[in-house]
Amino acid sequence: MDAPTTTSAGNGTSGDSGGGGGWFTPRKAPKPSEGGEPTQPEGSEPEAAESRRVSAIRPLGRSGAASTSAPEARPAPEAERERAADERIPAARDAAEPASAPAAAQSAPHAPASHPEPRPERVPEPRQQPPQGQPGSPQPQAAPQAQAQAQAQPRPEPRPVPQGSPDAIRVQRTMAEIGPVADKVTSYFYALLFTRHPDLRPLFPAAMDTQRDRLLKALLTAAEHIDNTEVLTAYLKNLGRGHRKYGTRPEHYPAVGECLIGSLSRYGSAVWDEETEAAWVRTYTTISQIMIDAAAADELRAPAWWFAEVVSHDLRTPDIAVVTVRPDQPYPFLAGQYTSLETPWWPRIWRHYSFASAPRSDGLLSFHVKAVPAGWVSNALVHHARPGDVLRLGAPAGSMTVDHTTDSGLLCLGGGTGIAPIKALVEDVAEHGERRPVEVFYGARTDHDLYDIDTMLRLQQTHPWLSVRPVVDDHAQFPDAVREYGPWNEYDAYLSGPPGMIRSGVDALRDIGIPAGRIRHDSVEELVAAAD
Ligand SMILES: NC(=O)C1=CN([C@@H]2O[C@H](COP(=O)(O)OP(=O)(O)OC[C@H]3O[C@@H](n4cnc5c(N)ncnc54)[C@H](O)[C@@H]3O)[C@@H](O)[C@H]2O)C=CC1
Repeated sequence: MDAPTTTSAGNGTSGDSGGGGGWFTPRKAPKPSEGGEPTQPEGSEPEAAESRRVSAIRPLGRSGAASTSAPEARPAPEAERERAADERIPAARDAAEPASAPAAAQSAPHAPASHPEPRPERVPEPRQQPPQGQPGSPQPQAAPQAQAQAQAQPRPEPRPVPQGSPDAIRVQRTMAEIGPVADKVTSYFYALLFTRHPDLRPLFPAAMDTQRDRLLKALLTAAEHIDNTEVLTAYLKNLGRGHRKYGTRPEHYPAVGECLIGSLSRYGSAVWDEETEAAWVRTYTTISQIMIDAAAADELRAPAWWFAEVVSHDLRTPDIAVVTVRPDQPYPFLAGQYTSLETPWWPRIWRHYSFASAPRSDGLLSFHVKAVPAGWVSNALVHHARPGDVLRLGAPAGSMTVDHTTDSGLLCLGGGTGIAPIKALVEDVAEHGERRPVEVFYGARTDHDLYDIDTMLRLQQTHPWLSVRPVVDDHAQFPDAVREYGPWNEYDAYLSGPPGMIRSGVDALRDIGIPAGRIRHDSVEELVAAAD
């Protein structure tokens, strides 16, 4: 994910969202003779390459002055001519490569795990619903007739009224306008980018399906937080650092920005005017500057990526492996963080995996990987990786880490392979010699899915402050198990697992009185993006 690990209040806004380019300082359009126009992007329609040009934007620099400069006057509107370009949207060529994906996860039955003690909790039958208005409260049921009418006459969702600075309002207005055609905007954006800047194509994966979504999500997130300098800066710094592993360089940002503006102006034409363009120019000049500066600072202290050799591969179930690697140089990280990982079988496709241990003296790193159907990276890691294979790792990220300045207890919910970072947190507390209570709820759909219960129970035996409760539940009510225990008012909460579990876990924890600021988890959006 480039999951901003975040507190629940934080909206999930950090992380590297993976667009191979970045944001922008548009520059003048390349001439055809420079290879900027005519080349057709792979699989896209050649006619779609035209888009309107963008106002001049401050050149990239390190001073940051660009971020507040107003754009120069726009050149005469070529837009009309360019808008007349073919209306067809280039096909998203890369969206369809499933044939080359590894086989879906194996489904052979496996031997039952042998960890009879203690008996897992069984989640009770659905309990009384929380009061209305509480997080997680069900909405009142409409009468069947009214429901039928509502279905028969769907009404468009009312658009939220944009709020904030004038630039933020214009940016949000554009986002609202392009929201319904986001997929077209993204396809068009990449067609422009690869047509005008074919040299950038090798920075992106062969298959662009996930990549396309990620870039747009990064855009939405940045736009959403444009007035929230603190959150936006943290997010963009992480994004900028994360882009180093793709080979992104400062000179790529103008190209991306130019094509982004071209796409937005085309699909947001109903709200697009000079002021809107100027607002986008200012906004993304700021954005690109933060990313470029963060990448430059990171370059002074860390490599863009690490090579890491697989040293062991332990198949715990037919579809879950514990993969341990040795990085080629020291890899500093904190327990609870995650990394991006690329396999040799799917170049430039990166996925996030949480570290399954606190930093070890031998420098080895472990990951728990579950092969999911059609999951390229996960299947490669579970079914193909063997000792001796060399992976690449990006920088560590995430803030789901233990605050050692307090002695609050830790309430940890780990669902499925989400137990991996929870185990790392437990080890971290143990290594700090603390005696703070740590209560782990380990959720799985069946007993057999509790693939790491033996390790967790061993830790429990060693550490009297640790309690581990396996919870077997196939009804997506695993987080409800915490309601049976407590009180939790002296605890910080950590959630790790499937996105749905995190969402309902946050609701359950808020419902029992844990403030949002004390609930930590990786970004749900990023977890969704990283799911294969
Ligand atoms: N840092 C993190 O947050 C990490 C997240 N993960 C994610 O965890 C997931 C693990 O997948 P699996 O092992 O297949 O888990 P799973 O689907 O088998 O579910 C694990 C547990 O969560 C519960 N659960 C699932 N969906 C739920 C929902 N909507 N509401 C409430 N409870 C729900 C299940 O009942 C089960 O007890 C993956 O999506 C992976 O990306 C993995 C490692 C770290």
